[in-house]
Amino acid sequence: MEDWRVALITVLSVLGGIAVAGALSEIYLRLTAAKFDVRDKHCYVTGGSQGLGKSVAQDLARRGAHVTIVARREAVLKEALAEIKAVAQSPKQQKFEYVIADVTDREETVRAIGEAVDRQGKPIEYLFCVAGLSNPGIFIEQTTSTLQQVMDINYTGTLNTVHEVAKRMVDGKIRGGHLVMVSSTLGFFGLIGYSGYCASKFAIRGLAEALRVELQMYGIHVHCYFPGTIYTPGYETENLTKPQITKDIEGADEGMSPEKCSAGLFRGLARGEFAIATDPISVLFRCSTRGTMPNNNFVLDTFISAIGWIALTPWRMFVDYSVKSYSASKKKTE
Ligand SMILES: NC(=O)C1=CN([C@@H]2O[C@H](COP(=O)(O)OP(=O)(O)OC[C@H]3O[C@@H](n4cnc5c(N)ncnc54)[C@H](OP(=O)(O)O)[C@@H]3O)[C@@H](O)[C@H]2O)C=CC1
Ligand SMILES: CCCCCCCCCCCCCCCC(=O)[C@@H](N)CO
Repeated sequence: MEDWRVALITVLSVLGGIAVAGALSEIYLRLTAAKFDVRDKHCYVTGGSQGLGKSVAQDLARRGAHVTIVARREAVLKEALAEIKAVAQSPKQQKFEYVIADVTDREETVRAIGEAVDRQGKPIEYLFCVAGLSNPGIFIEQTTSTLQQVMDINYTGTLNTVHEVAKRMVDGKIRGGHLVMVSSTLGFFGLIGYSGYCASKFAIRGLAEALRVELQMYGIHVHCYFPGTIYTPGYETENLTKPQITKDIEGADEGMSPEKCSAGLFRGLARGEFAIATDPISVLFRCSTRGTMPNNNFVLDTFISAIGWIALTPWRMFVDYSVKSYSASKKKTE
């Protein structure tokens, strides 16, 4: 046979093999995906009064779930609950409640969960820990209490809620429950201006990874969402203290509406994904930092991680260079 033919057949066989492996990986994920059907189930959403949490609560309402939202400000909760009810699949059958709690307070969190279960008359089977905030700034210019606050709300708030709900699921012998935690693209890598926030979102990833493994004992499914920029009230607030260099670097991320993020999150949950990312940058970092997290598609994720392997080093060098010149230019103007 002529050489070019041998080469062509070899290349085609390799590509064909990769495509088959990719398809098999996809079939494996579909076959092993845990059932995700919220219809007639009690779903509990922290931070459900605005931003991403409200969009998640609305998507749950559209799917026929009984929804409880949790936050601190009652007026905002009330208004959101009306908007959530308005999109319900069958408004007469579905129940909608709100409970007031500061998730950083363990007792309040436990009380709120008890209240929600009593009012709904149903145990929680689907939990979404969305409550969180970001208060960016330059590390040494921030106080340790500011840096601790973001850890308290994002990490400890998630911990308190997940702990109580997981215990109740096990005690109530509820199998097939789902726990969804919200990290961030910044749960994958560290960025200037986000020291406290990155720590809190890495912590959530760690908790989610460990619980994914451990709670299999009880048939409880764990997921972690890693969104990029979302246009929400929280985003407006964080921009008030965000250093300019942070804004410049994250400008590469286009940002998404909370509705789009929620739709993507539900797609990932239905596919049975553990680590869910809904924008290209977060997918790149998810694949590049996957460690022992389950793959969403082994072949595709490996291919994307190869792109990260090549592209992230020059990008990081560019960021490091910008940070060094930023401090230099700051000194000049002092
Ligand atoms: N916006 C973004 O760009 C990104 C956001 N994320 C994450 O997504 C999640 C949602 O963000 P987003 O929608 O922007 O946030 P918002 O600030 O718009 O909304 C936050 C929600 O959480 C509630 N909440 C805040 N603190 C507490 C608390 N201590 N106890 C109870 N409820 C609380 C708020 O209500 P109330 O104040 O009344 O308590 C509100 O309902 C967060 O975990 C955030 O870190 C991740 C990546 C990007
Ligand atoms: C070739 C490689 C290219 C890589 C480009 C990377 C660009 C960096 C984008 C950073 C996005 C940060 C989103 C933060 C969202 C968030 O959690 C905060 N808004 C807090 O709420």
